Amino acid sequence: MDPRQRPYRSVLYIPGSKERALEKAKTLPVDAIIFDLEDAVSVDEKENARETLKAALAAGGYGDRIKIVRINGFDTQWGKDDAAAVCDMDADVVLLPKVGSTGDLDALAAITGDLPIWAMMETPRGMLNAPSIAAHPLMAGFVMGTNDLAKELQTRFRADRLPLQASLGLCLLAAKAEGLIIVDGVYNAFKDDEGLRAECEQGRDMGFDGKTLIHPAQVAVTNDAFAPSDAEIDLARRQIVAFEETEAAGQGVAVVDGKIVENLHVATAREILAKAEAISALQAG
Ligand SMILES: CC(C)(COP(=O)(O)OP(=O)(O)OC[C@H]1O[C@@H](n2cnc3c(N)ncnc32)[C@H](O)[C@@H]1OP(=O)(O)O)[C@@H](O)C(=O)NCCC(=O)NCCSC(=O)C[C@H](O)C(=O)O
Ligand SMILES: [Mg+2]
Repeated sequence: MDPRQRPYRSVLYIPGSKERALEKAKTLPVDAIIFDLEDAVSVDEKENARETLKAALAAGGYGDRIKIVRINGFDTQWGKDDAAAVCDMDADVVLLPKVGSTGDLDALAAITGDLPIWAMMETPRGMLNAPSIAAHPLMAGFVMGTNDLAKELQTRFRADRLPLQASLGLCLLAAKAEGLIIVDGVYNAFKDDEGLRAECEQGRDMGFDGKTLIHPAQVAVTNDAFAPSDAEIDLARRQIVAFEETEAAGQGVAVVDGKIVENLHVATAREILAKAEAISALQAG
């Protein structure tokens, strides 16, 4: 499947040190996994986590899920060894935390070669440099690091995430301009389904492809929120039919449910149907 077309509704972090969670992930209906060597792994476990993760990926069993390895930053003692280790792992993507500029990406690529890179977007400098980071030749995806971002910006938690809107918007603009995947930050209260759903819906409406997760209990709500609903699929089909009929009659504008449908709306309708089909294919596969 074309990496741009496949779903990224649910992207689950798993601490690279936790064998039980590494095993559990093989049974979870997530679209992608971030195998974490950074913040989810304690200082004492850093070296072991690298080996545990390498063995888990070599053993396989993750199916169609995209395998993303988050390394430690190059300003830590583990970063360079992590990057070298990823080259020997069965990973689809390497994820660099706290990316501030394209120089960070060049330093990583000097070790990981052609492996696609995703960037954690979670620092003020990263926000200001989002367009050039997005345009890096190996850049394939943005992950919002909303915890680090809130810390750096000294914002307070608000359910509407108003203090983060400028940053989220900047990264969305940069990612969309370059055709990247972009997934939203985590929702820390992993037992609060209602709050998670509200934040997923906000992220989906803003244009995120999906959301990063910290616990299996968050998967179902997220997959549902980022998939086209039955009503959206039905409307998309009716818009396409109506527009084709209008076009055949020599007109450029159809009307469905009292709203105009032009060729740009039809393009969106086709994207909705393609996304629904890609989700079905993933679930069947
Ligand atoms: C939050 C947790 C510490 C809770 O762990 P635990 O107490 O073990 O939860 P449960 O007992 O409810 O677990 C039930 C079963 O599910 C498995 N499990 C738990 N979490 C995961 C997971 N993330 N992936 C896969 N499987 C998981 C348990 O092993 C149990 O399995 P079983 O016993 O076989 O039934 C824990 O969930 C956790 O550590 N989560 C990940 C935290 C994390 O990754 N943090 C770093 C990423 S967030 C971040 O850094 C964002 C960004 O950088 C930013 O700045 O915002
Ligand atoms: Mg972070």
